[in-house]
Amino acid sequence: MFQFFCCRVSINAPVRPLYLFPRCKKTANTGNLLRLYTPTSNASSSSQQPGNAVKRLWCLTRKAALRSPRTSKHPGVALKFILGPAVLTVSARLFSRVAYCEADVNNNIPLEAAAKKPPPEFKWHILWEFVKPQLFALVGAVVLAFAAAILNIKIPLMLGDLVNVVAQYLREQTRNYIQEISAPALKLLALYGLQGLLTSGYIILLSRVGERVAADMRKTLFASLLRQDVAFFDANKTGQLVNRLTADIQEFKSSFKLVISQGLRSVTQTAGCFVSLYIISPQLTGLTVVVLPCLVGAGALIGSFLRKLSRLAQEQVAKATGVADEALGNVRTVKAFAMEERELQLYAYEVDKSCDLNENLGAGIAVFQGLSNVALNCIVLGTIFAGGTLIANKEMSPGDLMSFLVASQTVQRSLASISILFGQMVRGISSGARVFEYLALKPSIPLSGGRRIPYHSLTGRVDFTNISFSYPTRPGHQVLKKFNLTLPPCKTVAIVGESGGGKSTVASLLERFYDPTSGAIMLDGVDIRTLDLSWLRGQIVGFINQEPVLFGSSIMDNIRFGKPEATDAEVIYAAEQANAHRFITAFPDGYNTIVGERGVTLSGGQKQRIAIARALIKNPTILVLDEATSALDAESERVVQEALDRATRGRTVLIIAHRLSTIQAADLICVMSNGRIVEAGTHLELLSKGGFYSELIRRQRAEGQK
Ligand SMILES: Nc1ncnc2c1ncn2[C@@H]1O[C@H](COP(=O)(O)OP(=O)(O)OP(=O)(O)O)[C@@H](O)[C@H]1O
Repeated sequence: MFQFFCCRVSINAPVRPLYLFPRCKKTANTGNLLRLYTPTSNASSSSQQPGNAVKRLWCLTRKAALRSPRTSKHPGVALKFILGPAVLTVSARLFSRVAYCEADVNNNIPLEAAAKKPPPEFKWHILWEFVKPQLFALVGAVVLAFAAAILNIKIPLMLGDLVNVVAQYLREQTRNYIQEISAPALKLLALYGLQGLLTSGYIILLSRVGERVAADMRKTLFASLLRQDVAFFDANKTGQLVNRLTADIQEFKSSFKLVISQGLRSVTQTAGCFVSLYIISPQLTGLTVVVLPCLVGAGALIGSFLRKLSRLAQEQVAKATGVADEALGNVRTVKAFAMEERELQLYAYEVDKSCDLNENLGAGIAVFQGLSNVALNCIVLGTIFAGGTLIANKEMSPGDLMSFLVASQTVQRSLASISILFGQMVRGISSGARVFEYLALKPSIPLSGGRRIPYHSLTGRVDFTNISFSYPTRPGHQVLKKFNLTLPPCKTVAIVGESGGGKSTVASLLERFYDPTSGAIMLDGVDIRTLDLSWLRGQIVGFINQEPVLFGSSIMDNIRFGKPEATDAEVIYAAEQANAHRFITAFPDGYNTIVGERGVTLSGGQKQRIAIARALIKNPTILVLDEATSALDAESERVVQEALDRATRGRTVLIIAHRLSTIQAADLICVMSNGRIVEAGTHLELLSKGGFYSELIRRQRAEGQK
């Protein structure tokens, strides 16, 4: 009976990450977890670090659970080993359902927004594009799977022949048993061998097709994501995007493989075996047709109850994970407040709750398993009882009864497979649809194409003319209003002003992270919308911001990120210009020093100087410094400022500054308020005016004296 609800999903079951996330986003413990997985653009990967730590913690917990007597507390792991393959299959089902919950949660979309957004459509033509290159292997897999299914139908009949030979020998005892049995036995053996070969063949082919389709999808999706506008990343959380690349494609791949292999086999076997059953004994088949649906129905009910229980248990596990994630993610704060004990208590409380829920789930699975076994055995018993009566009445041979039993088992397994496959197919289609949604997206700002201004004639003059702008995610809020500004060639223009006034937005528009709603930005009199974007960003505009983001590779690679083809000598020269060479060479590994995730092993000032070197190596005509020194202490600021002074020479420079002391030497200082320039001039001119700028200076001095 139990097998009605089980199939060999474990073979193709998706390999799930061991960490799980809460479905409910409103609990106190999950808030921070979600924050950790919904990083801002400046903090994406560091925020995932604690997540990794928790994954490891969870892995260890699971390993420990397997080793310890408390193994039984986590039925998903432990019962698989204790209760054997049948439970393993149901666990696979239950856990694959739970994993589905995880996929939902990882999306990180506000619940209300997610509810409003219609689910993406599954586009078969996109799938076809991925499957087409694997068509040969796919057709091969389908043919082999079909052949294996046909053999599966034949095997019960041959088993019956074999039993008939045995029964005949027992009755007559006159013939040569070995001689009689060897022909059908060898035939059956050959059939088993052939079936094994066919099964291996189609699994190999199908896994090749599945893996290649998934790899192609991942590469195409990643390329598509990288091509998207910055506005796209404003609107979509990193966790959601990574989830599509990983969990959704994994889910789709598993479903794809499962539906083709198991689906084809199960449908063929069910139909074929029913015909066999009917041919063997119409009476027994009639009985089966009455009993089977009742048992399937009862099993489905209990199964759905257990799945619900499993989901609750997993949500609780996720809550516990959330507590650990939060504590490990903020470990410095925890330690600073000596809150280790409290965090441990919080974690222990959640873990114990999850332990209780999992124990209940384990008990539920155990009862289900027991009932299934009883039901299954009753079916066998009932078949033998009814079949025996038919044999006694000479309406059936013992071999036929054997064939009937084996064929009915095959039908049971196939029906179980089909019921699970249906759910898997629905999940696969929705995962695929989520992946395809992003594949089909076209960026509104193309990365390449357009003209380039010859380097020798490029002066680096920039004009912002009548720029109005609202961020696409907040169309009702106008950040820039008829904004006009000129950056003369080789001059330094600074923008200062109140927080939220739109200063960084000006820099973003110059980088063409967004296009203005109206107005135009001209480079040497050419609208930058007509220029080749990869040329503009890659060679013309250098950008250094407050929190430089480094990659977890070597210093050499980080600087070379600005110009991949740069020689070592160029890298070193850029580092010298950025005041970084001396501290880099003081490290034991010099330029080969690995900076750690996002550069955690470097100080703020060191990171900033590497970022300056990275920007300088491409020798940009225009340099944008967005609060480049505001996060540094006085000493680091001095060293970095020295580097910046050198870096800005001979370039058009736009400085966005908080600390007014750093921009006093600028050729032009513009004060911005409410999306407009309200005052402009040199430091001395503005001071003598006694307007906004002098007020800003006065306020900053007053703050400095506090
Ligand atoms: N990606 C974004 N999506 C939507 N709104 C944004 C985005 N970035 C900034 N804003 C909004 O645009 C306005 C201007 O922001 P901007 O960062 O340009 O100001 P700022 O003058 O640089 O501020 P600060 O000095 O505090 O850095 C603010 O109201 C801000 O909330």
